[in-house]
Amino acid sequence: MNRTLRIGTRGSALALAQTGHVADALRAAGADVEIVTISTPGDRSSAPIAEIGIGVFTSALRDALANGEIDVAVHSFKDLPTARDPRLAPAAVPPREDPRDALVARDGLTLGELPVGSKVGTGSPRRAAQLAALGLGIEVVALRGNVDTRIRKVTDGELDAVVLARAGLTRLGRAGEITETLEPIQMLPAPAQGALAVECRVDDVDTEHLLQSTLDDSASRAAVTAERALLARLEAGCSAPVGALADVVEDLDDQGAAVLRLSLRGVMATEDGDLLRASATGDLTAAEELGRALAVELLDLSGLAAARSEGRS
Ligand SMILES: NCc1[nH]cc(CCC(=O)O)c1CC(=O)O
Repeated sequence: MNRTLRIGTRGSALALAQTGHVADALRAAGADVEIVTISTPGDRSSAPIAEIGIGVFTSALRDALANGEIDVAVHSFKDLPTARDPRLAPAAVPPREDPRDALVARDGLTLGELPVGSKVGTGSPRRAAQLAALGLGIEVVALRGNVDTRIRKVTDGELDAVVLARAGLTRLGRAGEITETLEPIQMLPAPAQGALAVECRVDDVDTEHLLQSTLDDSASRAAVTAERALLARLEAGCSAPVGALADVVEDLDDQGAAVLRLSLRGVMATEDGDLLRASATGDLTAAEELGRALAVELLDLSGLAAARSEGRS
């Protein structure tokens, strides 16, 4: 294949870093690539994500890909709507970065060390709900903007801390500013956090094969598939209070032989702000079923929770 692949990306520092990694991997495999920056309405607006809607960062990129302006699109997987775009093929999920959330706090503090009344910034209802549920007496402050803007609120003293995806900081070379990596037991990440989605046009079979064979990591893909199936079944967008994390774990089959399985944990906030948690394990090859089954379990729990809160009122 001698054509130059045009790889589209958003213009944020994070998006450029992510796309740079993908471009390097493709070049190392002998492909000729060029990076094209596409501005999205999400980048131009400063309104809260919950108001401007899911897909603001990704739909302009997807349109450019479908129109033939670019040949490959690189997205943060967690920013993609759960519905598949029929014009595009989800060609590759590269090896995932650490999916956990991270705290960047003043004076090197951890969550547990933040004094009562501390202001912690996040624009994510998922992070806000899980922070509130820790019962630390901290004040969660709404926040938007790129990684640099958010961290600057801490350096400037406006906030005591912010919560961000560890993966974003790592990709920007700023992991050294993390003061605590939050364990999933207290803060489950967004479904697909830390993973990238690399797409091409659905009829561009050559590119699909190239992307798949050079970039795709089957374990990352299985984990993300389970997490996203859970999210889709809960019919929640990227900013809804749903967290999920799948790990590939070694288990023993009926004959005692080692097999790899998926272990999935999920959390969902109720309207009352209570957290519902559930977990399940399943076959690596049945990731979607696992995600859907765990979503149903969470929905059952939320039905019980709703009935209980009716009883109280
Ligand atoms: N919604 C913004 C967004 N989309 C992807 C990342 C980080 C990288 C990733 O999760 O892959 C971020 C920033 C953040 O949540 O801190």
